[in-house]
Amino acid sequence: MANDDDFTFCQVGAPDNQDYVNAQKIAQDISEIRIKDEPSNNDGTSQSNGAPWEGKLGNITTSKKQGTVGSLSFTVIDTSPGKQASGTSGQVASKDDGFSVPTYQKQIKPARKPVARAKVPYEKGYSQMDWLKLTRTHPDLAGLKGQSNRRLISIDEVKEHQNAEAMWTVLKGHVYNITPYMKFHPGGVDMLMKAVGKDCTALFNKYHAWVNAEVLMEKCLVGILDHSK
Ligand code: HEM
Repeated sequence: MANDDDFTFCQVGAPDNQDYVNAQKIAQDISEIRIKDEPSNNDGTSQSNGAPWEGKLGNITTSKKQGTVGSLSFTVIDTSPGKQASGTSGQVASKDDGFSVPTYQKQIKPARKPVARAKVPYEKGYSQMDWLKLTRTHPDLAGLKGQSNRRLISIDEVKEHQNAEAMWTVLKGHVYNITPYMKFHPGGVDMLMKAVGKDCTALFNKYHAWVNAEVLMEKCLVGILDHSK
């Protein structure tokens, strides 16, 4: 056990030490590394001292392109593994401007073309909150006048309702009077007009399959589509 008063001193980096000599040599090597920005040669190319990974990198072959921009010379080293492979994995397209541009032929395509989403700013008093308030307070949004909203309705009857007082549509087997909802529709009146007098289920799903129309349009329900007619 060392005494508290006992100090041991180690000599580090003595001038005549072999490690010190090696360190000096490494420092010298590092100081020779330069970022080249001197003018290029007359033949338009610049000299390269060569990078250690140039030519071969394991079993990956690299390619090198050189060029100049004003007084700056540059070297592009392409180490992309796809260069060697043929077919779908990838290829390097060489351009005359001296750059190597790796282009990959096999590209991931989106599963389905995305639908352009365009919400229309609502008029004052026609927000979704205003709609909810209206559905809670209005006595007869569907215009049933006492009729049952479980009545079976044919598609011909739906087609007949395309006037300002009653615009009907079919959505997922339910018939709705969408007249009161027109100005509340976040997609705009024009879009909702496309639903009038027909089955709009496909259009509805195309734009917003996630919308819970059953709850939103509950008070506009006129009846159930009669599939037999
Ligand atoms: C009764 C039928 C419908 C109801 C209850 C309804 C309801 C809605 C709701 C709640 C939104 C807002 C969606 C969100 O914020 O994510 C919306 C947006 C929109 N709706 Fe409808 N919609 C109906 C029919 C339609 C139809 C038939 C079309 C197309 C012809 C359509 C086109 C759009 C568009 C373009 C938007 C705006 C963009 C978007 O949010 O995706 N809607 N609709």
